[in-house]
Amino acid sequence: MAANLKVLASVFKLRIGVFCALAAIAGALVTPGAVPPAPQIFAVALAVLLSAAAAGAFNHYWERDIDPMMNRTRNRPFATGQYAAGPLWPLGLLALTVAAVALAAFAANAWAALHVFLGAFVYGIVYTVWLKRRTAWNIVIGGLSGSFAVLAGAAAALPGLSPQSLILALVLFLWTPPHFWSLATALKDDYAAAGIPMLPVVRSESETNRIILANTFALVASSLLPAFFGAGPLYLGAAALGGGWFLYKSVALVRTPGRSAAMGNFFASLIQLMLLLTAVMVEPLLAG
Ligand code: HEM
Ligand SMILES: CC(C)=CCC/C(C)=C/CC/C(C)=C/COP(=O)(O)OP(=O)(O)O
Repeated sequence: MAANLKVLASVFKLRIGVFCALAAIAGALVTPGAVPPAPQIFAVALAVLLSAAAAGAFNHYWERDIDPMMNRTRNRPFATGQYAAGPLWPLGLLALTVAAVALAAFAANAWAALHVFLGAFVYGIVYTVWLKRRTAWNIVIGGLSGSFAVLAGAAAALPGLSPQSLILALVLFLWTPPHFWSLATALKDDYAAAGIPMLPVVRSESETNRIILANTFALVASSLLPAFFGAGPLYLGAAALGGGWFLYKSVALVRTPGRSAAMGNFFASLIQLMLLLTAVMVEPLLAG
């Protein structure tokens, strides 16, 4: 029973969904003005989690043909046939997405609901169905899905959004390519075997690593923009620390290419994002 539940949880990619929910909470708290009631923020964060989970599970369902070709994904339940790919899965996941959008609309407003929908649509359809198998730039557009997680929370605080929430959405947009390209670099043989044109499959390793470093620079620069919009010392310290570490690992990837350096950069992306989101969430609480 526990093993079956673990398999089911893995289909919904809940660890990533939790990060997306944290991004939504950060979006609500980075917005200037009155902080929305905690139940409203958590309800929108739950809507983002459910919507991300639906999109993540659809991704498993849609990629049941190529997941068996990659070591990292070949044991997934749709890839092994443990889960039958009947019509109930897409219908059930559509219903889950509708429920998540409705929760955001009820708990906050139509703008928050729209961003919850767009996050799932961009990841589940635009990235997974339309772009992932066609272009090396799939993740550049796909990364917008993370931005919509931020904007969903921000819309609960201010439907018209704010420079601060738009900057954080830009940060998530710029963060996603180096985050994913680092992993794709480490696992490029997998993606080549599955015929997926990830950047490290279609470009040389040195060119890919330079593009990753350039993206990390742009990301770190954007993460410091809140300095011009009233960000406090906690956020700026976290942005400098996390950004500095991410840049250090991206430079190391260019200087000493390889799987280990690529995975080090991937984990640096997670540390940098966690530091940023934590600082955004904690700083307003310290300010009182
Ligand atoms: C379309 C955009 C994105 C793509 C293609 C992508 C890709 C990936 C992949 C392939 C993994 C490895 C997962 C595994 O091996 O099961 C991963 C892990 C992770 N991603 Fe991303 N990511 C994206 C956006 C995001 C966003 C927006 C967040 C957070 C706000 C995020 C947070 C994480 C976390 C926390 C992990 C590690 C947890 C885990 O391995 O399950 N990702 N990402
Ligand atoms: C507002 C809202 C709902 C936002 C959603 C944000 C979101 C779910 C982003 C995608 C994260 C993710 C699971 C990427 C893996 O893609 P992949 O298919 O490359 O990974 P795989 O190879 O492991 O299947």
